[in-house]
Amino acid sequence: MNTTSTGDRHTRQGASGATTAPSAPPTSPGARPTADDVAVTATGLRCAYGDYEAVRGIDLTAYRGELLAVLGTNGAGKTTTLEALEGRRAPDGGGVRVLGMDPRRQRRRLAARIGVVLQESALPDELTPAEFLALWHKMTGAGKLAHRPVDEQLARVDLMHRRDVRIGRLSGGERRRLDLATALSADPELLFLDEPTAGLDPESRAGTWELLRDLLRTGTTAVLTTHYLEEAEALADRLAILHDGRIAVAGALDEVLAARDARIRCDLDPGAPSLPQPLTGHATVTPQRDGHHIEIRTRDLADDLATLLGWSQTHAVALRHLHASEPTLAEVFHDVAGTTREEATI
Ligand SMILES: Nc1ncnc2c1ncn2[C@@H]1O[C@H](COP(=O)(O)OP(=O)(O)OP(=O)(O)O)[C@@H](O)[C@H]1O
Repeated sequence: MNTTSTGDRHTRQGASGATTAPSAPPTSPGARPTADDVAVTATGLRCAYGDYEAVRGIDLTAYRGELLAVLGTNGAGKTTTLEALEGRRAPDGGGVRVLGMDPRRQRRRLAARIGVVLQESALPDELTPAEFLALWHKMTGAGKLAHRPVDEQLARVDLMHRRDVRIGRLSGGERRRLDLATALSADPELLFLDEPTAGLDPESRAGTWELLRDLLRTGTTAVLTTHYLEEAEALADRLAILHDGRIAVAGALDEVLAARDARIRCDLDPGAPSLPQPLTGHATVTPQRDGHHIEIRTRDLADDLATLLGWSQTHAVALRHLHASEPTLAEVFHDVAGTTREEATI
């Protein structure tokens, strides 16, 4: 996993909800990004199905050697965006560049350098994984691409024990892993992964994460969509959360999280003295039948927790159901997804 991304990374949210992915050098703090640092860009990208505009003017950047996670609710426009980046869909507005090329006009040249896992698997039921990969090598390689040996590919995704079983008899998770092996077969420098771990059991998912981390460590770039927020937290350097075809939140993962408050929650018995002063965070007190529910939102979790614990000892106050948590991606996501519900009631 690339942990050296420390440049000028920002999270920007516009009034319209449209945002731009941050400009950031991927490796050298303070250095300005150059064209060579950028693997993928979308600029004002728009895509429509008939009258319905599914992608409504988004800007995205994936830097080389990083994983960009594209998140969002169902129907937010993730797959449509990926299809445009892969060159499988012509934009209806704006533009995309992939490894410095137009992915539609220069699709053949790009094909040798990118690997794609589509959302819908399209593997032939009647072949075995070994037969399919060998056929894939012939179809796509024509002697030009240096494909990895079939067995090595199958071992990489833990499918050697299913090597000679018909694909039609593989489980959904096993097919997904075969999709990934296919995408990786010629060691592409850029991966587009549309929900690559959908349907995988926890162990297989962990194995896939490890494989992706290894690839990122060796300089591969990835653009990934997922509904598993823990997957994005585990793998992403940078993320964009789409909502209704626009980017609602974008930025480096650590900065997106750092922009939010941590929380301390607890219940106090009736008659407890006033909360300690000063807390660095903002406390809300909700009266309840059997006391008060306290929620403190803070940027300094350790400091405020220490203050609260000291206060409870000094005043012999019980902190019932005490819970302290750093900001999570789930909170960021639910804030974005919740916008629709709130707007819908207006
Ligand atoms: N072929 C199509 N014809 C008409 N509308 C479509 C078509 N494909 C997608 N859409 C619509 O475009 C919007 C975006 O779809 P898209 O598949 O890009 O979303 P997504 O974020 O990938 O969703 P999910 O998380 O459910 O996979 C959705 O409202 C969807 O119904």
